[in-house]
Amino acid sequence: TSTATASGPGSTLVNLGEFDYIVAGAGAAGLVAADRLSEAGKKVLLIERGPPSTYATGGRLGPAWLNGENLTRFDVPGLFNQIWVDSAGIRCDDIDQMAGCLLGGGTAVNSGLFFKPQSIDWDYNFPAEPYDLITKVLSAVGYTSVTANDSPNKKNRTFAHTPFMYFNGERGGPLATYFETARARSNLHIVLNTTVRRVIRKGGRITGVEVVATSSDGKTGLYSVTPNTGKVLLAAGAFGSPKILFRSGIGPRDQLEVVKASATDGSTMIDSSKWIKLPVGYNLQDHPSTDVVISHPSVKDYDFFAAFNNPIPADRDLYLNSRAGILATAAPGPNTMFWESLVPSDGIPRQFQWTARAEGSINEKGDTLVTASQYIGTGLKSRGRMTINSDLNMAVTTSPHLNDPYDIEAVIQSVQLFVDALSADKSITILHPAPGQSVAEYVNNYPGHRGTNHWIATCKMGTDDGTKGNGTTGSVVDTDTKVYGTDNLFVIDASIFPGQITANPTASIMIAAEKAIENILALKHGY
Ligand SMILES: Cc1cc2nc3c(=O)[nH]c(=O)nc-3n(C[C@H](O)[C@H](O)[C@H](O)COP(=O)(O)OP(=O)(O)OC[C@H]3O[C@@H](n4cnc5c(N)ncnc54)[C@H](O)[C@@H]3O)c2cc1C
Repeated sequence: TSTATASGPGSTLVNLGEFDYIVAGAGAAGLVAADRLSEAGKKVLLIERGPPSTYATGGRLGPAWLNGENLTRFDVPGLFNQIWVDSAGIRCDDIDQMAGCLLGGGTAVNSGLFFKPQSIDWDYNFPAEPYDLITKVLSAVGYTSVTANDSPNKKNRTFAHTPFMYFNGERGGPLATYFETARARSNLHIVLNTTVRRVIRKGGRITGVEVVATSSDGKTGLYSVTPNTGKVLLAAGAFGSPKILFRSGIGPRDQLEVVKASATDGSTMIDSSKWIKLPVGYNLQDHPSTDVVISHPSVKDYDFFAAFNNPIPADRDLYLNSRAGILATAAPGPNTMFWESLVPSDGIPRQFQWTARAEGSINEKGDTLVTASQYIGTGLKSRGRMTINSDLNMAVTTSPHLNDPYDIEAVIQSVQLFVDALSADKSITILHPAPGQSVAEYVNNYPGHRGTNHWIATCKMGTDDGTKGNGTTGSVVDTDTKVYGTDNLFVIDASIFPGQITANPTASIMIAAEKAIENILALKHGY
């Protein structure tokens, strides 16, 4: 090892090596990036602050009944609920929301719902692309859209978005696919238990990243990027990537002042004359959720929490012997989906997704309960803000959970439609909205939790360069996902989504990361 000689942050750090690409964060987007960049023959470093997760990745956490089974709690779909009661060392301890800080990020701890996005999700939110242009022209002369793998023989006068693959029984997703192919390559180097503190830069040119070990086998020091062509990709999630940007002197001035005043970073932070003004943390979105709770005598709830340490023996054996039965399905049984599009009086359509499961919510307990959770997605106008505090922890300081009156109007319409449909069946008891309570009153005084852990949009993509404003408006990354004002710094995770999408986001985040890597690899002249 040698010592770096640059002045400012990073000047006294142990040099840990040089890479063509450094990817910060091994979640939904980071795993796609590690795989695609190493596949392209690049020398890649993947840095993840947390420990391994699934058994195949080296994780070993789980209840006693999994001992000797080559499974961890993260492998078994029916053990998802444990994240809500036991998450020390797994959840990110510097965010005031639930997020996975371990290999796989959210994809290692989530309940695994996985949707191909509908085209409108891209068309509505993202800057226009040739795909939109071409398919519009083709549609006008009679071509139709298909989901390619559902209709392999429809290859005449049709168009489609790229399909992707998944499998079941045990946790799949990018840990079981992208990560497996990526780690088999000698040009990919993986470092776990290591936090990216900040990027080291001269103006807009990133020369490397400073890292800090989070446990004894982590690394502390400086990783550099190849001079003239090397790039740093942030994939640390909708809270983690903004945090790295703030600590690197990139963001709204009030946030950079907080980092500057902090005990941890203040004395070594990049000089304020080099700060890059961008609206990082603005535009925060989630899927605001509204539950309808009913009861019906035919329903039988399953205690997925009890199954963690004391599974029903028949269910345990069925799972261990044949990867079948209820433990092979995601807790808490979100097995019924439905969708609708409604137009409130601002004229902008809102997409709704409902997920129903046999479980109570809003303090209802019992064996015969069903909760239907409504998510408002594409078209959503409610926005919030995420900020950093003096301990360098991230928090939602302006909630994005329904602060637009037309979003609320659409939510009321959607709940009303569902309640009307339920009311026609006299064997169903509607518990929330309460008997006699109007839907509008229920939605406006909602007693439940609106968060869905689908955080996005804190580094939004757009063609309106945010450096041109005062750091509170405009976009953070361009359509190649490059951070405005920099030569070679990119954000490729959930942060870049400009607006909310229809369904649970993991697959869309992976697709966006695929596209980001394709664009980044195609960039000419080094940067
Ligand atoms: C409990 C829960 C349930 C969910 N259920 C579903 C579901 O069923 N279906 C669905 O589609 N979505 C679900 N989601 C959402 C989905 O998992 C996330 O939207 C998705 O994982 C976000 O992808 P990402 O790549 O942006 O970030 P993440 O997957 O969060 O990955 C970020 C990674 O970066 C690491 N990191 C952070 N900071 C640093 C740093 N400074 N240095 C190095 N590494 C760092 C983190 O440890 C993490 O591994 C759920 C999320 C949660 C938390």
